[in-house]
Amino acid sequence: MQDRTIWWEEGGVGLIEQTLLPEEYREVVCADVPRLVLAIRRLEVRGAPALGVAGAYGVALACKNALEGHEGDFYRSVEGAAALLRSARPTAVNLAWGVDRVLSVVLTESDPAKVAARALAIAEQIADEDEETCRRIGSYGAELLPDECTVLTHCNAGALACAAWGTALGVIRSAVEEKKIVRVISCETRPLLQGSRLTAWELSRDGIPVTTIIDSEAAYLMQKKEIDCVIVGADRICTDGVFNKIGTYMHAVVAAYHQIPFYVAAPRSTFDPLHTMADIIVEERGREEIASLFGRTTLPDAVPVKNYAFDGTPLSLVTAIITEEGLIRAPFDHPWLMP
Ligand SMILES: CSC[C@H]1O[C@H](OP(=O)(O)O)[C@H](O)[C@@H]1O
Repeated sequence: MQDRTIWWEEGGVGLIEQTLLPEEYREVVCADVPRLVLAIRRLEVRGAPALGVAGAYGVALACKNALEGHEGDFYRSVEGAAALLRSARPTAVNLAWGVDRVLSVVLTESDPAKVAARALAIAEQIADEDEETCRRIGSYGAELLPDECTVLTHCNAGALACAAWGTALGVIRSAVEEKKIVRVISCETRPLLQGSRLTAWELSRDGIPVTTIIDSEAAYLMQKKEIDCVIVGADRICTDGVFNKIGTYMHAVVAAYHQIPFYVAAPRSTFDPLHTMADIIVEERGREEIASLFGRTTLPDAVPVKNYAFDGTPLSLVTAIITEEGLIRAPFDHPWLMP
């Protein structure tokens, strides 16, 4: 099994195909940008930091194919592919960040062969940086956890959402490395079940105690004082709030009501100081994700759905943001949150 969620190999961009987990572990290789875009849109690869790495490798892949395929105007081909990658999913800021970090260098070189080499070198650097960043987030976050605790998490902010290690789950992994006793309550995270399919899969493979619950059970466990803190990832941190998987806001409100610490673990690449929550497009996904389950139809044909993939949590409900440079707490006047 790969030690990275997404990687470069001879044929293109390799990735763990996450829609098949936990029943099947399969690696796929995306040989061109349209196939990588499809993988992003199908959530074969997902998670904000992993999308940043995917965007970076995607531009490198576009350069490789434009160079080898003699696809007419090299730069026009690469810029077109970069636009496709950027638009694959709208909410996580990391995707555009990864694309732009590589594209900005590509456009400064005049020799396509040098461009392709530099693009790959930067994408590899971004992937390596992401793992190091997650480990630093993990280390800062582990300091927040008592020697024994129960942590609730939502969706998957683990190694599968990053190049490796994870953000929210990275905090848990670091705490366990420091011999703390951490029990995890993983919300299944309807409708795509990243919490049960991916977080429970990751933690059980690591031997970290994990119990999966339905999303609506979290409030009851908080009321029963069975949760010591909540730690989630993020897809975009704006000047006034955090976008994360749908259901996060619900947990933040209930945690505040029960005075339970609510932490967001995220790298600097997830910060977007140029926008407020009101500016952000929240991805809406297809009806089929709600109207069917395990091959069964669970909704009468005529009934419409609302399938927002994310929601926004005001910073007023966040105890601290755990970053690779340390904690950011109220009043959240940190430079990373300032335009
Ligand atoms: C480490 S950030 C992971 C973040 O991404 C997930 O969304 P998706 O699975 O749709 O890419 C979710 O919001 C996680 O918290």
